Amino acid sequence: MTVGETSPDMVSQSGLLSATSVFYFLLVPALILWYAYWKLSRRHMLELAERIPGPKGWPMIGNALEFIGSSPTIFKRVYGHSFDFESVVKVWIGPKLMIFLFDPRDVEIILSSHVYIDKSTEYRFFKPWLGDGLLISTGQKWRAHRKLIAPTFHLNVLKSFIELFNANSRATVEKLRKEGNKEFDCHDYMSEATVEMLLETAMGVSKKTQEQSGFEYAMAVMKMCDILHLRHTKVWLRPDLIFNLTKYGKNQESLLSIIHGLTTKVIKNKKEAFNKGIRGSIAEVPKELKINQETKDEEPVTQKTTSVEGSSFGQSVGLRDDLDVDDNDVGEKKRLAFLDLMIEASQNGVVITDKEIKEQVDTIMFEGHDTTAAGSSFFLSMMGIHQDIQDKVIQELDEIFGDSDRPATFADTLEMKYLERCLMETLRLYPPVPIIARQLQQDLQLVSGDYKIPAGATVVVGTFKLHRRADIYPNPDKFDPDNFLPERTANRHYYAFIPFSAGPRSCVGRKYAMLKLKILLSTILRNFKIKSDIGEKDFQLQGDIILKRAEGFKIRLEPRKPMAKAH
Ligand code: HEM
Repeated sequence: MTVGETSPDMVSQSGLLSATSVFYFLLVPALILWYAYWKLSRRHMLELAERIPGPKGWPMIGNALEFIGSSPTIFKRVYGHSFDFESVVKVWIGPKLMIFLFDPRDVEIILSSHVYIDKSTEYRFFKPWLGDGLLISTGQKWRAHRKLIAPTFHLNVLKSFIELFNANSRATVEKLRKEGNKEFDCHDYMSEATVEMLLETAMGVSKKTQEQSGFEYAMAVMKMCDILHLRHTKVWLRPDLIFNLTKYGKNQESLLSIIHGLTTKVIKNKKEAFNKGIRGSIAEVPKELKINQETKDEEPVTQKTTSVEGSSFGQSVGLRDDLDVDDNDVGEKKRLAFLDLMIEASQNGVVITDKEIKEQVDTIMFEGHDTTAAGSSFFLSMMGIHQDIQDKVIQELDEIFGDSDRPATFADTLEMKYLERCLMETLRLYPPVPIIARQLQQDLQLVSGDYKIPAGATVVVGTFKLHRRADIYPNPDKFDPDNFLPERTANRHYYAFIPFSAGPRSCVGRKYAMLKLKILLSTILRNFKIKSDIGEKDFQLQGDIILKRAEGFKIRLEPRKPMAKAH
C-alpha cells in the first residue's frame, strides 16, 4: 500500500471516529439545551418554592440526607425537625419538591377537593401489587370504581357482618389465651385476626377454605411494606431496572406470589359459590354466637339507617362523605357485600373486568388489614400503659354486658362511648396512616400563610404532626380520651382529626374498621386485662407506609375470668 492510499479498515475507522465525534458534538449541546429547557420549565416551580420555608439543602440532592438511616431514626429526625417550622415546610429530595402541610385549614383545601385527588408518584411502587386498585387509581376509573365500591361498606351491609366479627374475635381471644402471662407482640395476632375477618366478611369466603393461612399472607404484606418503604427512602432503588436486579426485587417477586396466591384463591372460591347461587358469606357462625332476631328487631328505627346520630365512626362529627348516605338513597339492590357485588357487576357485563376485580380485592385486603392491625395493636398498648383508663373501659363493658358472655350487638357498640373515645384518641396519637400524599396538577393557594404550592409538587398531609398540634389539643402528647368529649370536639376544626383522611378520597373502610375494632377490642377486654412494661416514651415509631412500633407491640395479658360463661 503506498503513502496516500487508505485501507478499507482505516476508512471504516475514520468513519467511526467521525461518527463518534459527531455524536459527542451533538450530544453536548443537546444536553445543555435539555438542561436549559428543564430549568426554564421549572422556573415557575422554583420561584414559588423559593418563598416557602424549609430546611437548607445541598446542591443536587437537596434534603435527601434527612432520609438516611433506620426507619425509627428517620421518623424521629423528620418529626423533630418539623418543629423548626410552622404549618408549611418545603423539602427537596433531589429534583423532587415536597410540601408538608400541618394546618387543618390547608388540609381541608386539599382533602375536600375534587380536583387535587391524584396520588403522588410514590404510590407507583404499589402497582405490581395493587395494579390500578382504588388506592392508587385516578380520574374516571377511580370515580367509577369508588361509586361501585363505597355502597358495599355502608352500615346496613356492615351490620350483617356482626356475627362474624364476634366469632372471629372469640377465636382470637382463645389464641391469645395460649400466651399465658408472658410478654408478647400482639401485632401478629391482630394481623391474623383482621385478615381472617376480611376474608369472611368483605370477601365472603370461609377462612377454612383457604389452604394458605391468613397469617402467612399478613407476614408477606408486612415484608412487602418494608420493601416499598425502602424504595421511598433509598433513591437508587427507585428505577425498576435497578430495583429488579437487587435482592429486594427478587424478594418482592416471591412475596407477591404469596399475596396474589391468596387473593386469586379467594376470587375463585367466591365465583364457585356465586355460580351455585350462594350470596353473602359462606363462612359459618357457631350457633352460640348467632344474635337472636328479637335483639336485632329491638334496634331503634334510627339505627336502620346508615348514619347514626352522635356517632362519627372515626371522623369529626359534622363531616360527611359518600359512606354517610341514608339507606333509602342506597337502594335494596346495592346492599351486597364487596366481593358479591364485584362478581355480580362483572357478570352483568361491562362494569368491571376480572383483572379489575383482582386489583380491588388486593387493595381491600391490604388497606383493610394492615391499618386495623396497627390501630388495634396501638389501642391495646395504650390500655396496657394507662391502667386507670383501661379500668374505665372495662367498667363500661361490665355495665353493658354484666358477666354474660353473649356476643356484642350493633346496639351494644353504640353504647361503647368511652371505648370509642379511647379508640379515637389512639388514632389521633398513632394514626396508622401517618401521612397522605397528593400530586398537584395545578397551583394551590394556601390559607394559613401567603404561600402558593406550584403544580408538579407533591403535597404531604402530615396527619401524625397535625394530630399533635398544641394549639388544637392542649397537652398534645398526652393520651386523653376526653379530647373526644362532644364539648371538646364541638369547636375543633373538622380537619384537625383525619385518621381516615376525609373528603371524596376518604377511607371507604372507615365504618367497617370502627365497627370491627369495637367488637374485637371489647371482646378482648371482656376477657383480659392488658399490662405493659414499656411506656410511650420508649416507643420506637416507624412510619413505613403504616405506622408501627419497631420494637413490636409488647404487652402481657391477665385473664379477667377463668372461662367465658354462656348466656
Ligand atoms: C384503622 C383502620 C384504617 C385506617 C386508619 C385507614 C386509613 C385510610 C386513609 C388515611 C386513607 C387515605 C389514603 C390516601 O389518601 O393516601 C385510606 C384509604 C383507603 N382505605 Fe382505609 N383505613 C383503615 C381501614 C380500612 C379498611 C378496613 C378498608 C377496607 C375494608 C380500607 C380501605 C381503604 C381504601 C380502598 C382506600 C382508598 C380509597 C380511595 O382512594 O378512594 N381501609 N384509608
